[in-house]
Amino acid sequence: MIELIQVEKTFQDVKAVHPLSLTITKGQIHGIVGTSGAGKSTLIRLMNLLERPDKGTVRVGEKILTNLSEQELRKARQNIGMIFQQFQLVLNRTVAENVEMPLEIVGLSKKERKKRVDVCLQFVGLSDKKTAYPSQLSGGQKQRVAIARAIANNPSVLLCDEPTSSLDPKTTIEVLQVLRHIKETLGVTIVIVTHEMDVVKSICEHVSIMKDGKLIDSFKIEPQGLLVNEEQYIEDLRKFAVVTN
Ligand SMILES: Nc1ncnc2c1ncn2[C@@H]1O[C@H](COP(=O)(O)OP(=O)(O)OP(=O)(O)O)[C@@H](O)[C@H]1O
Repeated sequence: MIELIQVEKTFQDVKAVHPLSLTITKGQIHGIVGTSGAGKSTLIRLMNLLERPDKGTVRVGEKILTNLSEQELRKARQNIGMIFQQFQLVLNRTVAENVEMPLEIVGLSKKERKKRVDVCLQFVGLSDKKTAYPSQLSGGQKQRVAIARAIANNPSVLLCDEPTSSLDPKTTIEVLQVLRHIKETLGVTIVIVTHEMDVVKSICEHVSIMKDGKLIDSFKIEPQGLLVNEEQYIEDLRKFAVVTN
């Protein structure tokens, strides 16, 4: 589904990504982990050419992105949703208007846009927040709006750059549940950059590890499932309690 072949990226004198190859299977939730500065964000941004590789090939589905013109690339990107740590919502637009934005770009009629916005907001459980502004939402709700916007055009790939790093454990679970639901019901391939091992353990089926701009390992894992509520989370933490007396 996503294939990187010998891609590399240097910023001035920093080699952010050394030549590496990686294949991500269709319908998989793939985690990319590593310490700060390891090159994770650069790697995920190479997957939709937000960063253009200095060398190498990027293929998503049937399209070789690195061979496309800017115009062709804009069209190909409609098939690749992306969400970010800081949500990147437009603050003076309502929730519904934020989700509508990518649909305006592809030129859907007003009626079709409204229908699609309703479906996406229902999907992320925010139908009751249509007319709210981002400032009126919690972090978890903001990220769910960003997810609704990212899936508005029915992409087959969703790229997530530290999607839960600004969230508390409870809202992290909310967002991960939505991501898993997207994979299970829509068959979307999901790539998650994260430094949170709990995120990887709960929903990822494959993990790639980066260090100093290099891919040092990549292997399948068995997702452990989500801790569904705060009580369960605290109960789980208690298992690691240190007995002091
Ligand atoms: N636009 C840029 N210009 C210059 N250097 C950059 C740029 N983007 C990233 N870098 C450098 O490339 C290296 C990798 O950065 P990157 O953001 O990909 O790492 P990361 O693993 O995502 O880190 P973090 O977890 O802290 O976000 C770092 O040394 C960073 O300073």
